[in-house]
Amino acid sequence: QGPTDADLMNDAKSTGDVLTYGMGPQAHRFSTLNAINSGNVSKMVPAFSASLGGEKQRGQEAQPIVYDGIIYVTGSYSRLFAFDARTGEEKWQYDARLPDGIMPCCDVVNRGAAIHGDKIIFATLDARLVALNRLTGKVIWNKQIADYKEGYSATAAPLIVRGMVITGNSGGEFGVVGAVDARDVNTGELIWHRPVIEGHMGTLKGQDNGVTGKLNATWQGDLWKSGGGATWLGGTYDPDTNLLFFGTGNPAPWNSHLRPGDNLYTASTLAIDPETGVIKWHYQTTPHDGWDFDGVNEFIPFDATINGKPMKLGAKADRNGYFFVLDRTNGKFISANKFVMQTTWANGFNKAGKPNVIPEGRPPAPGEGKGKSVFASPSFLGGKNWMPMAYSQDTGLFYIPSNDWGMDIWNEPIAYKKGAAYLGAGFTIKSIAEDHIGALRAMDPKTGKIVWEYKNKAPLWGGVLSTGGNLVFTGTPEGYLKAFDAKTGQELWKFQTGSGVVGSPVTWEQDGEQYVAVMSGWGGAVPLWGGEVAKSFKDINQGGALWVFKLPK
Ligand SMILES: O=C(O)c1cc(C(=O)O)c2c(n1)C(=O)C(=O)c1cc(C(=O)O)[nH]c1-2
Ligand SMILES: [Ca+2]
Repeated sequence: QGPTDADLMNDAKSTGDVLTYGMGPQAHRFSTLNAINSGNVSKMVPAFSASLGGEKQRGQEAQPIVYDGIIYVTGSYSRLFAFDARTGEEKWQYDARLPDGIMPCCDVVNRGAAIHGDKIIFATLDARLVALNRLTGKVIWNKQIADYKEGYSATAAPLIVRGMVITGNSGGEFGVVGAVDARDVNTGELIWHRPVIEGHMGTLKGQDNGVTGKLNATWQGDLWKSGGGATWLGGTYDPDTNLLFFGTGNPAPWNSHLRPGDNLYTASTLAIDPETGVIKWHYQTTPHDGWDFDGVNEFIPFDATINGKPMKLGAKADRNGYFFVLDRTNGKFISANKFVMQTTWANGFNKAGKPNVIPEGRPPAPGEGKGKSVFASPSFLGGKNWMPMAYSQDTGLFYIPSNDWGMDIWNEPIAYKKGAAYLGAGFTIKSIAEDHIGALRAMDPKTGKIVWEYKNKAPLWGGVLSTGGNLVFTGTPEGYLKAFDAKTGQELWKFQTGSGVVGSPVTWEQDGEQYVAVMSGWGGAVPLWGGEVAKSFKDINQGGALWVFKLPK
């Protein structure tokens, strides 16, 4: 009858399938499989490739779901494909008919589906959630998350916890209000609605949001009403503490002089009670964000002994260039360490978890100061953007797909208008290193030190997978899926897929053999917003294909 709630919670341990975005609710992206390993990966070859067809191909950011001999992938234009996991033959395809006038900020993308019982569920760019029969592709239910005409969209893979489909929303560049929603997986009916901007009450189960004092205390006037904080990357779930962790995006507008204050809960990680939607704790990684550092990056639960004390922790490699470790039971700050070459906005974090802000690093108000623009690093595209890192239970390291780059950024006047871009800022992305933008970095969460790094000419824009075979996989815009030694970073294997790889690789076991799969198809925010920097590396062809690999028999 299909995967149960318990199967989803057990996904990290069940090697015969991939049931969740993140390969487990904690999103470690780690598989214990070791048939393919650092000793033999150099022999890995394609098993098959499957085309998404069609003329409309943009960023293929999806992570495949694998269940009962079928691989499910979403395509950039809100499409869902079911391929035979042994041959690549297409079983069915679903095309959401998107209305004219959708407003995704950063290319047409979709990061993947969720599976439960007889259903496969994904979000569409017009901010809807569609549940299909996983065997036939027929629609079971179709619900609106929010109104696309107001600037809302949806790009993240849903998360399923205890019979609830939990989603975020996109639209931070249009002054929407970020929110987390829980729906009944069987009917799509809303269970709770948790807006993540102070001032909005939402519909929670039983109680208010637990905020003390004035509801919109960190906002002035009516600004909270269009405050942004989109939860556009979805979330993770920790069965251990029974908490959902959702990152929240940039405050709106980007021009921070128009919205004095900390602007809670933007650019933060929130711990949410899955039963009620109540926010249990929050930690803001970029107070009063003025760079679109956003803060949606995934928060990954892990356990480690710190100063002789075993602790339940969580880690987040933030777009602002810092790698955070928090106590995941209460959100208490443990450490923040730089994982990129340069951060111009802050010089580390103090013991209380507040950034040592560099005042000159903030883009000035229009017409203020000496020059109108400042150089800022990381660029708004981030020390790390949406692409998920992996955590290896074997090495104890996090593998961060990061980028070293900066931007000239300036502010402009802007007024909120429903359904229109709401930035009040302009930018030019700049290189800061001769030899690379991308860098895959192995971070030791106990020391905050980078153990190894692999540098890539073009920005890295795909997810990471780590395995019990001492391997780390990630893709490159230049078209390669690559495998590295998890301990040393030595490159051991690569395969040219024909277009840029910005998807997240997965691995599973089938008929006694280990398989690795990844989507190929260049797109996402870099070709759209990267300007001259995007032109500085080789021209990359569009694509749209699933690639599946294994060892030769
Ligand atoms: O604030 C938002 O709502 C929002 C949404 C998205 C998205 O849904 O893809 C991106 C961003 N912001 C963003 O700032 C960004 O750099 C970005 C890159 C990408 C991508 O898929 O390449 N999406 C988004
Ligand atoms: Ca954003």
